[in-house]
Amino acid sequence: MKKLVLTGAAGRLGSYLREPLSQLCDEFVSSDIADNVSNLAQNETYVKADITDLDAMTTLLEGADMVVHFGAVGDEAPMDVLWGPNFYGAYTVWEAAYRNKLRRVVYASSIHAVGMHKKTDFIGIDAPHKPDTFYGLAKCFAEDLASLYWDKRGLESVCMRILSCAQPTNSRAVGTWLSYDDLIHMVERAINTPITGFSVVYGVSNNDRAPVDNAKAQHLGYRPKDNGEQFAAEIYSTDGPLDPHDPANTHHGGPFAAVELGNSGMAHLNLDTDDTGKH
Ligand SMILES: NC(=O)C1=CN([C@@H]2O[C@H](COP(=O)(O)OP(=O)(O)OC[C@H]3O[C@@H](n4cnc5c(N)ncnc54)[C@H](O)[C@@H]3O)[C@@H](O)[C@H]2O)C=CC1
Ligand SMILES: O=C(O)[C@H]1OC(=O)[C@H](O)[C@@H](O)[C@@H]1O
Repeated sequence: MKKLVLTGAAGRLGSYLREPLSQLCDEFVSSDIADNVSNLAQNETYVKADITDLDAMTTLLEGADMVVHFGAVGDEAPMDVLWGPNFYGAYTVWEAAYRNKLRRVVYASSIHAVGMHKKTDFIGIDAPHKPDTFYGLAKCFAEDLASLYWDKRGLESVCMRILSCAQPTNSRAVGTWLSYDDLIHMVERAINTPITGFSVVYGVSNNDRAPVDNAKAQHLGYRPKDNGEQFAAEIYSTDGPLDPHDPANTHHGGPFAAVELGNSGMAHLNLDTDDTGKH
């Protein structure tokens, strides 16, 4: 591939993706609203751009083959905070991709698009949207945008419904963990699968307790290797008995299923213990 663009490049997951993605293309463009990122690869350039600016996105995607879209607010927040980056910012990326005749958008969707399904339901990629937050609603919006641009405009998308891409520190994450290696593998499959049309896949490692089913995403060849079971004994010995009536324990969205709309869903998640400072 000649040119690949990554949004959200200064973020936690973007920082893990930059180097491996730079190896998949001749020209790699990282972009974020941050002033800069460190340690550029030899074929990488950085462009500061706001995903809420359609003109800026149209310029950013000029000459690109694909865009990997990770830029967003990554947590529940009031609608006026999410409206620009997570809703309109999804539109600008798909519209700019269409205007520049890109082949495909690879998108960081989330389990929170379906977070109000009960964990006793082993949901597949065809489970109906059931968002748990405004944040999850924005992921539903972007997935529907992806479907619309494929049906009406022939622009392919892979929507990766990531579960929890961070070192597991709680009982839920034993099942929802997506390791960084499996994240990189999934994005590589989303890029290199010859034909995807509009595809959805759950971003989860090969966990014994994975609560979702990727059977209908076989065409992507996503074969995760890591297993969150390695963390189970330690986490369950310290995490105590779980309240079976708390939606945070009974729904796929975990703590996001329990928060008031507009409040942070991550307040309950101790996410940063494995932060290796890749920001
Ligand atoms: N970390 C996880 O476990 C999961 C992440 N995701 C999604 O993956 C993506 C990346 O997540 P993280 O790296 O964890 O989040 P993050 O917050 O570390 O990174 C998001 C990046 O988007 C950028 N951004 C925000 N508003 C922007 C704007 N207006 N213009 C340009 N850039 C803007 C931020 O500056 C930040 O660098 C997000 O879309 C998130 O919703 C989905 C499910 C789980
Ligand atoms: O549910 C989860 O674990 C994750 O879901 C997300 O979509 C958030 O962006 C991430 O920060 C959470 O950790």
